Amino acid sequence: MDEVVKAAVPWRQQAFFNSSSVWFVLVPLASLLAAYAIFQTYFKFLRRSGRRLLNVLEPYATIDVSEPGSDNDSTYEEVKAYLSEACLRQEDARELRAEGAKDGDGLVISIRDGQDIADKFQGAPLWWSSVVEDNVRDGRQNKHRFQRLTFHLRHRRLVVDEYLPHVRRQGREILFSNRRRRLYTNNKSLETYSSNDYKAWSYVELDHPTTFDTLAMVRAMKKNIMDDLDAFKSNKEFYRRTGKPWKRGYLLYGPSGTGKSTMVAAMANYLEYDIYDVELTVVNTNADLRKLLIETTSKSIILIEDIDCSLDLTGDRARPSTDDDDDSRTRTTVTLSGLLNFIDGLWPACGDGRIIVFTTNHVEKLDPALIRRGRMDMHIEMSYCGFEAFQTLAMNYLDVDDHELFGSVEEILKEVKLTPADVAEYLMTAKRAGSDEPTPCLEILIGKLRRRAEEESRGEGEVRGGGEGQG
Ligand SMILES: Nc1ncnc2c1ncn2[C@@H]1O[C@H](COP(=O)(O)OP(=O)(O)OP(=O)(O)O)[C@@H](O)[C@H]1O
Repeated sequence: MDEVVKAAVPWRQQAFFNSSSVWFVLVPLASLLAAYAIFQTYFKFLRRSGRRLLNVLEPYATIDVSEPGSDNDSTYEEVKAYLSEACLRQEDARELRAEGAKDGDGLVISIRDGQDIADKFQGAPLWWSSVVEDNVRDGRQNKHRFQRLTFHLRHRRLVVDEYLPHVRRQGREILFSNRRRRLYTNNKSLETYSSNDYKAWSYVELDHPTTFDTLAMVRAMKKNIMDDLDAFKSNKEFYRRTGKPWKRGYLLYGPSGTGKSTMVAAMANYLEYDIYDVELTVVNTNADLRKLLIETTSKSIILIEDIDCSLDLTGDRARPSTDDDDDSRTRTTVTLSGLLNFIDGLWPACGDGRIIVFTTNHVEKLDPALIRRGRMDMHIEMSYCGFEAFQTLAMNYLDVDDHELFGSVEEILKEVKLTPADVAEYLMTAKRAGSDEPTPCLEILIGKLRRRAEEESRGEGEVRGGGEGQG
């Protein structure tokens, strides 16, 4: 090191540079790093040119999945969803397992040149790239976007028969789970039903916040229902093996305001299913009912509320419904037998994963055939508000799971018949009249509950109902 440099360096560092042993370490280290960098570049070059060479030796093919034009083809969106999920997952894991891949095969995702993704399916390497080309159409210039899949020609059958359907299936599932749940209702018009552009269902986005956490009911019962739904959801293979349609029926019964509709929303949110709310009174024939069912999508809940009010359940079940009945439109209402066919008949033709829910306030009025096991697999009684249900409501409305006043509430709830809707309303009004603090709210609530208990003992409770709580 020359004198000028030495002068600029403090005396401690001069000693450091003067020590010859440091140079013995630094020089080989720098050489090693340089060698590593050269090796890396060389290796990348070899890999790239090796792949090009392979492509020359072994022909490859491409499939372009274009952005849809006027037609309603969803393939492009499905592929994009599949690829974006693949990129996202690549953040966490280099190697992912594809559902359709055989044992030992991984779905290896890596992003090349910014937009490209390499995939692997049953041992076959595949490459996706996102392409945008300028296009002149009808004298106008526009962009043509597509996803190009490149693969070795020998994998053509595998790609067409298995890989692409796999990509679409996965993409569809991703799109489905990303979108918000829908609440469908059946449209009225009978005359236009047969016209080609008639839509049997219209929907709104289901924005119901209820989950099983916020649903007020006995905890053991809630767990039972959740376990049943879990078993249903994960047992697709079992249903297929045993030749049973993948469906399950739930009958929810109990007085008004006990949470039957709330339970259906919790189920839909839990399973991530859409709800098809069938208004039976506007369905004119059994044939129309069948058409409605056929137009529902897989993984959905088909809900018929207040089933006792929707149908003449004393109807002639003994007389089997025939196609003549259906097609001639001589009948103006759906029959019980039509409804039984609806539940049993067409499932295999309608895709997978259906839950059918009936709700009623008068279970005793229902024809036993309608609710026998096999049709309605689980009968769930939604009942008056007990202490466990109250605890959930207190958590929902007051954000407390325990309080010294809970004992008093528990005692009164043993005496009065209040629905969760009543108690929820009382809590709301107590909150409005009191403050956000739980103690004054609970004191107000206890006052209201006591008054209600006194009314009930005088025989007035049924008349006044839960609306009293609003005052
Ligand atoms: N078990 C419950 N858990 C939480 N909230 C409930 C429950 N039951 C009722 N509620 C509250 O009361 C309202 C009315 O309940 P819901 O409509 O679900 O009762 P229902 O049994 O379906 O009544 P109906 O038989 O009249 O249709 C809900 O919007 C909800 O706020």
